[in-house]
Amino acid sequence: MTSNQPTPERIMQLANGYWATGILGAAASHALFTHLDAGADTPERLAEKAGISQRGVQALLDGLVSLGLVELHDGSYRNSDEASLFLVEGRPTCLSSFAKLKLAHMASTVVLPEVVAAGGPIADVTTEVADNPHWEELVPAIAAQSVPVALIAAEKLRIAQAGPISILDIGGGSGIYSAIWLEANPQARSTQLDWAPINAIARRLVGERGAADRFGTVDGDFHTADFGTAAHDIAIYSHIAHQEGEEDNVAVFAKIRGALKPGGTLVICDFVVDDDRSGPPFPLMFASEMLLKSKQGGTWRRADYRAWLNKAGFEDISFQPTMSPATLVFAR
Ligand SMILES: C[S@@+](CC[C@H](N)C(=O)[O-])C[C@H]1O[C@@H](n2cnc3c(N)ncnc32)[C@H](O)[C@@H]1O
Repeated sequence: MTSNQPTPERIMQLANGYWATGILGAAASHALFTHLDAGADTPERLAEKAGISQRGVQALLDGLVSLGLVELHDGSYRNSDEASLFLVEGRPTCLSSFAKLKLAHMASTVVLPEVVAAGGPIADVTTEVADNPHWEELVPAIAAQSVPVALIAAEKLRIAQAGPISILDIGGGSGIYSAIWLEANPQARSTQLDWAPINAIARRLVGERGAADRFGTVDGDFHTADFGTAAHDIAIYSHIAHQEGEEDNVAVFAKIRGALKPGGTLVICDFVVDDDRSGPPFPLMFASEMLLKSKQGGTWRRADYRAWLNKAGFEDISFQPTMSPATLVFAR
């Protein structure tokens, strides 16, 4: 074979992609990244700290070296910079809970051939179901993903310098945006609209960050709830647009436009696809996740957001890629 002939390596890796989900999820389940960070640097020490078998630890370490999450130097293991920032427990950006959740969800993918044939979910549980227990697992696990993105948005909107502003968080989940923005601006107040059990989680988590007295919640369905009139300076709609179709997104954007004061800003955070659907890679893959879980959802293009926001009354629309797979959309 000549050097530029295709090899089976990549397809073998893709077909076995579940190995990566398993290795990462199992390592997170046994806090290996946290023990590595604390100095346990051999299979013996890690097995002792995690209380698991040495054979199991060695298999995980081999896999993690292959995945580039752990480095091996002279018989001593350590986290890569990426693992150190994003997989050590206790760090605000830690994605270990998310890795464990994705391992638990892995079996749901086996029905993808049937879901693709049907053009939507075949299981009972979808994102449209009210008070779905899925959210109670998901929202704390995805909160860390939003930390760097919420900080970028805070910087862009100069939230720290904005004085006594009012924030509206639609489908706020863990309340992570409110927590970070209220921390940045001690005069700001925030209201989250979400299902009752999720709002209870958010009140606890925002309270742990010391902003409980400036954080209010409204229990309900954002499709039917009244958002108020000209009451808020900033609204956030993070990781929601992908579960909704065009009609519902436009309807929610229009209600948000009405709830914002003149000149107020809607911030959307989502996995946005290029207009010609050629990238970016993560949002392209995420479309299958929405096919599995939502009746109308998908990964929407910049052109979709522009058109839908215009229809809802927003005129000034800009996009800001972040260091995460999510893009921020600002609309005024
Ligand atoms: C993917 S999570 C995003 C949470 C948060 N915005 C974030 O970015 O971390 C979706 C959130 O929307 C809420 N949600 C979904 N459908 C809803 C509806 N129809 N009415 C109210 N909340 C809803 C869920 O409970 C969940 O908290």
